[in-house]
Amino acid sequence: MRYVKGHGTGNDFVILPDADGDLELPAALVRALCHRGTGIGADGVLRVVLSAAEPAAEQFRGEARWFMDYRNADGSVAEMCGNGIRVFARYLVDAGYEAAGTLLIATRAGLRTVEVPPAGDVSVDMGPPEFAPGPVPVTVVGREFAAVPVSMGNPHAVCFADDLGPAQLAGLDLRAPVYPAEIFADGVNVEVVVPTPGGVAMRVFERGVGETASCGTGACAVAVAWAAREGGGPPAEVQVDLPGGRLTVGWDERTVVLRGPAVLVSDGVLRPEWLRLVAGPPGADAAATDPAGTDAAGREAAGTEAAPSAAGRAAAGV
Ligand SMILES: N[C@H](CCC[C@H](N)C(=O)O)C(=O)O
Repeated sequence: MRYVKGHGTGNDFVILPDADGDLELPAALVRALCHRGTGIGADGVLRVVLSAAEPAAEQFRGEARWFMDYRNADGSVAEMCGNGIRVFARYLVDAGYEAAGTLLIATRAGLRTVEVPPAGDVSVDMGPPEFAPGPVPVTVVGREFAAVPVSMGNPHAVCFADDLGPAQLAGLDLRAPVYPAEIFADGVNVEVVVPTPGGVAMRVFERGVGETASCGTGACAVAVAWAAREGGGPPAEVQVDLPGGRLTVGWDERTVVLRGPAVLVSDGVLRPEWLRLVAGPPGADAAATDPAGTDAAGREAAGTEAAPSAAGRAAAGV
């Protein structure tokens, strides 16, 4: 089974080319691929599949050739990934599946328009933010925040720490946040934000992953929450500094545009004996865990089986 490794500002992914939708991707295999000690190591998996071959993309078949099947490192399914879709689009062009330019890509959060130049930063129309009723009490880094709930197709809780600067933010212990499960029944991505001279700096504890170096949907959620608080709303362009680099977020009356790098690092082949090893015994997929081994925000990874089926193994050549 071939893969490509890529990242956007240090948020890294295993890309699995699967144009014809032959590959089964159970949560156990996603966790094994993302594990940084015994697998390839990544924050998530991007399966690249033609919309015509993917039941989840049925409604988009007349509009978007490709579907981005994003999975978190714990094996759970998430609606959208802002860094991931830039890397996904860069892969489509690099692999010769699409020409550089404007690509329409289907995701579980809907259609996204991506501008892919021959080289350099990639821009994504992320759609409009949705502000949910708030604030919501979230405890993280040993403090309770009145977090701002924002959806970018996936849920975010933005925590402003205005009394801190980037140096203090870097020194915080960002472990699993505590939030009201009745409000975020499917878990939530939690961002801690401080002001900077040119915009904001943030760190993020991602649902289904843990702390990552960057989060594109999180940067969008932070930028619109900050702009709404500081200036009342669009138009705004916000520089968002993350441990993995800088993202630029533009917010106008219609939508939010995320711009940043998309880097393809390496190509590889998964060895059949490794795939057999990680397939494990039936039912091995009992609980989703994150790479750190602690239980993730327990969400059932939808649409996956305990282990690759015989067809899945055949597709993987094992
Ligand atoms: N890193 C991704 C976000 C993944 C979100 C995922 N952790 C979720 O469960 O929503 C990004 O660049 O937007």
